[in-house]
Amino acid sequence: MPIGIAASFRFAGPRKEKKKKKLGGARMEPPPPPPPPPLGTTVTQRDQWTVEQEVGRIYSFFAQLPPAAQSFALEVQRDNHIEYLTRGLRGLAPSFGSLDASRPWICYWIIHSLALLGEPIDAELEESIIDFLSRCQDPSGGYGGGPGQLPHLATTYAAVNSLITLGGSRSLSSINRDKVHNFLRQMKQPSGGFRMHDGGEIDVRACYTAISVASTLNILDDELAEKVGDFILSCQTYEGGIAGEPGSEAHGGYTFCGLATMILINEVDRLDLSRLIDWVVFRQGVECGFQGRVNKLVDGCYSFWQGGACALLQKLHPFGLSEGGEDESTDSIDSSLYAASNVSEQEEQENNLESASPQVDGTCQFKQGGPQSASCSENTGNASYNFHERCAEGGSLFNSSALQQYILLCSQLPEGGFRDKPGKFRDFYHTCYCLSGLTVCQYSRSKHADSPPLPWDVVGPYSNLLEPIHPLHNVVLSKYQEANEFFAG
Ligand SMILES: CC(C)=CCC/C(C)=C/CC/C(C)=C/COP(=O)(O)OP(=O)(O)O
Ligand SMILES: [Zn+2]
Repeated sequence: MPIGIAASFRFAGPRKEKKKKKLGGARMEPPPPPPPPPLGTTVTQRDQWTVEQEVGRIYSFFAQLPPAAQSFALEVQRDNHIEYLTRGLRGLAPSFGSLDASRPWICYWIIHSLALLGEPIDAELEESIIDFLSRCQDPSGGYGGGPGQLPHLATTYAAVNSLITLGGSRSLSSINRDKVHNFLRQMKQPSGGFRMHDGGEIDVRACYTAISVASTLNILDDELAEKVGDFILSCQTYEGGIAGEPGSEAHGGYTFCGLATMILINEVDRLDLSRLIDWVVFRQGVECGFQGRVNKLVDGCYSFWQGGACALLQKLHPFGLSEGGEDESTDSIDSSLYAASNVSEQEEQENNLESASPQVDGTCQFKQGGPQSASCSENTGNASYNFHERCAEGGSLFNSSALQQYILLCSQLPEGGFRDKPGKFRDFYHTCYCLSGLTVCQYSRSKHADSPPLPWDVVGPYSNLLEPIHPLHNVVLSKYQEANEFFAG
C-alpha cells in the first residue's frame, strides 16, 4: 500500500479504518462515506450522482489540506509513473511472440507516455521494439496487431507513432512508406472514407488514422484526401460534435479524429465550427473533467480527445472574452471546485486578458514552408507542419486549470499510472491519454507552439511540465519535427 497524501484520494472499494496520520501539522481525517443516492433516480442519474459525490469529496478533502500537502497532491508522480510504464514495457517484450492483437497500441501508449515525461528508453529494449514492429509490417504494407496478422489502420497508426516517438534513423527507416501508401490506397473507399482493415468498418477513426499516418510519413496525396471531407461532414451531427459514422451519436473520440482530419486535409472550414465549439466546451462538467458524450460520465481519457479538440479549435479562430471580461469557457464550472486549484482568480483573469488580446503582428499567421516532398499534395501541402507553427490567438476555450485538477487529483494514482475516474483501475490507455491531456492543458495558453508555458498555466509545481506534443498526431513535438525532416526528402 503506497504511503502518501494523494493515496488517500483513492476511493476504490470500501474504506478501511486506518490510523490517523499527522501531516504538515494537520490531522488527516478520512472523508465520510457518501450518502445513498436520492430515491427515484434512474441508473444514469445515480451513476452521475455517485461520481459527483466521489469527486466532490476528493476536492473538499484537498481544500482542507495544509499547503504542503496540497502541493504534494498536485505533483505529477514522475518516478512512479516511469516505474509503472517501464515495467509494462519490459513485461510486453515476452508477449512479442503471442497472438494478442493490441501490442502496437500498448507500445504506443507506453512509449508516448514515457516521452511525455522526458524519460529515455533503454537501448536494448528500443531495439527489440523496432524489431517487433518491423515483424508486424505486412509484406503488402501496413501494420497488424502482431507478426502475420491482418494489417489494420489502428495498429498502423499506433506502430508509426511509436516508431516516430522512438526516433533515430534505424526506427524511422524501418517504416516502408511505399507499402504503407499502398495499404492506405487499398483501404480507401469510393465514398471518400477508409476501411479499418480489409472488409472492416468504414468510420471517422479510419479516416483519421489513415490521414494522420499519411501526413507524418509525407505520403499524403490528392488521391488519399479525395472526398474524405465529404465523409467527415456527413458525420457531424445536429448536436455539433462528430459521430463515428453517419447517423450515429456525436462522441469526443470521433470528434477529435474528424476535426484533426479536416485540418490535415485543409478543409476544416467546411465544418460547422461554431456548433462544434458549443458541443465540445459543454462536455466539461462540474467534476472539472470531460465526458465523451451527452449524459455520460466524466473520464480522464477525454482530457485528450475533448481537451485536444478544444486546443485545435483555439488555433483556428481567435476567441475573445465576454463583455464581463471573463473567460466564457469557465462559466459552466462550479467555482467552489475551481477554487481548489493553485491558480488565483486574479492570475487567471490577467492571463485571460493577455492571451485574449488580438494578435496583429504578421508572425502569428500560417507560416508557409517547412520540409515537404514533391509527393505531397498541392491542396494539403504540409498542413500539419504549418498548423503547428500557427499561433493560438484567443483565450482558452476550456477550463485548463480545472481539467489539470481533475487529472492530477482524480485520475492520477500516486503509486504510478492514471485511471478513468475514482473507483477504476489504472491502465496504459488512460495513462497515455491523461498525460496527453495534461500537456495539452499546460501549453493551451502558449501563443507559440514552442514557447514554455507561464508558471500559472501549470497546475502544481512547475516541474509538472511535460513535453509539448503536436496536437494533430499526439506525438511529442521534437519527435514529430525529427520525422518531418527525415521524411522530407
Ligand atoms: C485514433 C483512434 C483509434 C481513436 C479512437 C477514438 C475514440 C476514443 C473513440 C471512442 C469510441 C467510443 C464510442 C467509445 C464509447 O465508449 P463507452 O460507451 O464505454 O464510453 P462513454 O460512456 O464515455 O461514451
Ligand atoms: Zn476512458
